[in-house]
Amino acid sequence: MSSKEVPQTLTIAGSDSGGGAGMQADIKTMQENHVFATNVVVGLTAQNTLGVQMVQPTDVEMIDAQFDSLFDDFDIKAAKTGALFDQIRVSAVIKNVKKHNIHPLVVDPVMVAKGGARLLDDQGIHAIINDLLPLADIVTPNLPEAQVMYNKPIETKDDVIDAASFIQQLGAKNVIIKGGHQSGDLIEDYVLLENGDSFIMESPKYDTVRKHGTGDTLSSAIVASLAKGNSVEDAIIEGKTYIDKILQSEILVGHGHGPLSHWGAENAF
Ligand SMILES: Nc1ncnc2c1ncn2[C@@H]1O[C@H](COP(=O)(O)OP(=O)(O)OP(=O)(O)O)[C@@H](O)[C@H]1O
Ligand SMILES: Cc1ncc(CO)c(N)n1
Repeated sequence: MSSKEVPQTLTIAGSDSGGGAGMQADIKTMQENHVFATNVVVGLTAQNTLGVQMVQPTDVEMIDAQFDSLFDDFDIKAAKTGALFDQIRVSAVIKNVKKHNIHPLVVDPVMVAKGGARLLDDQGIHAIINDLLPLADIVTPNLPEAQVMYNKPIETKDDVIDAASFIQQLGAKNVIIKGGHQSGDLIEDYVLLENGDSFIMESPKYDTVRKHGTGDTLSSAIVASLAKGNSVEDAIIEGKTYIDKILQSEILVGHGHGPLSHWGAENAF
């Protein structure tokens, strides 16, 4: 028998009963990237590829208990947040991030599901901007989320650059503004690093509705890479390489915004 230590990671997020987004996407991504995934369930969603039918946030006592259980036992090397639902849950998560000194922390500021359902209320948005971003090693807003944080429209490439630097000044060390909502044939994710360096990760825009959970998947692949000891820059590039690869092999599941094939092109079928 052989035994092996593996890096342990944590997703602090909402559950997607449909299995394509939220912590299910996170855990699948972490598994496929060869790290061990643990989770704090911040809320439940009754959800499928067509939309979100019901949301139920977790009691704070239960959120606290999950954090305590994990940090009494596991050696968490990197963590992420996903859907946090409201200000009460955001505050509970912040309290635990501080208590357990959780870092590196990737904050995916999930606000709205692909079908349009809100996964974070207005006070929750303020709590993330004011209190969670200063604890974030990396924040990964999509374009609509970046606009909410920037509080201005983002229309040009210069707007993206200005928004990233504004969001960095809110406290997040490194910023990725994801380009999945861009029009045109190309997608550009803009990265601003802590040292002021910036770069664009470009890919073709795949014409598909089967991309439920792309944001969760990108941030979790970054967490997996960080947990293995890679630098922030390398982890971001590795995360983008993973999402780009799996977007190229579709699986036919559900009747709406279908999930990704997390096991990746070369292993599928
Ligand atoms: N159609 C597409 N073609 C190529 N890459 C894409 C496409 N859509 C998203 N991506 C990539 O997926 C990652 C996530 O971007 P996106 O802007 O979709 O995040 P998101 O809106 O937070 O996703 P979700 O809400 O589904 O979790 C980025 O790296 C982005 O470039
Ligand atoms: C629970 C949950 N988290 C995140 C997203 C965004 O992908 C979603 N649709 N559902």
